[in-house]
Amino acid sequence: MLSVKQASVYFAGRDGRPVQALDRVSLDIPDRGFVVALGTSGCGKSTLLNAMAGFLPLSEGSITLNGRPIEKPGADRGVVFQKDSLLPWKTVAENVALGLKFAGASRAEQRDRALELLQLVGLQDFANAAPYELSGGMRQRVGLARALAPDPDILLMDEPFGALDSMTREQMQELLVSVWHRTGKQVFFITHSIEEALFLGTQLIVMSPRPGRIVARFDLDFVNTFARDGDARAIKTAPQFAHLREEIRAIVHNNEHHSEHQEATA
Ligand SMILES: Nc1ncnc2c1ncn2[C@@H]1O[C@H](COP(=O)(O)OP(=O)(O)OP(=O)(O)O)[C@@H](O)[C@H]1O
Repeated sequence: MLSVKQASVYFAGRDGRPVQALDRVSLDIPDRGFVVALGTSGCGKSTLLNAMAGFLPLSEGSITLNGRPIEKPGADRGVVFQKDSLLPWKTVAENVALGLKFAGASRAEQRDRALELLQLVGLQDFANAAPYELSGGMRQRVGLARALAPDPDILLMDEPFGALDSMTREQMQELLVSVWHRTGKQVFFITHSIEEALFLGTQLIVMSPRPGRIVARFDLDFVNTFARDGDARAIKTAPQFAHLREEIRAIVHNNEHHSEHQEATA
């Protein structure tokens, strides 16, 4: 379980005044939980993820993973960004094994684990390929395999499918659900897409900016239905899905206007 308690983050703004990127955010990600964060630009989603990853310190509050405070990056958290950071001079398998190499695994261990994970993400035939030979979706699969290599407790994913075309994006969502279901990892996932958020999350949080806060929370079950039945179309076209999509769209837009108004009158 990852637990965020009353987390606040301030940055120094350009005019010297502090910018509050996160305002007393509290959130629990239970074991096997898939929590999706949604919200307009600047509402603190990436700040929250970076604090969970241990890349930046909180100004106030705490984050613990299985009871241990998060103070720096660690192998118990795997991170995937929108822009993959594959090393172009290494093969796909070597890229997947990078974290294991740093952790001191033998060459044979690195290779075996990389092949096992490439199988999990459907890239078993590309172990010896170079990153430039892969499509955008395939590169994100390599990034996912690499994040899973040290067997982390949680995956932290910052808009991982944001740059993909819609067809590839849907395939990647389905792949991620199957990986989540098979590995039982906790996931924290950021997106701008309401449909993606609804489809993937067991819990959805909606954030609003200036300062970054959680303004709504939903418990969801579409992802479990998909993991069981495998019919994404049926889920996304169901009336219940459309109804929630509109409800959440209204919340996101209301908060967008609210913060624009605040800025205009600040
Ligand atoms: N290093 C920094 N220095 C100063 N301000 C920052 C810094 N990082 C983020 N901010 C500010 O904190 C706020 C939250 O930013 P953050 O990137 O977390 O939002 P976001 O919801 O992830 O946005 P996006 O969807 O555009 O990625 C913004 O107002 C941003 O300008």
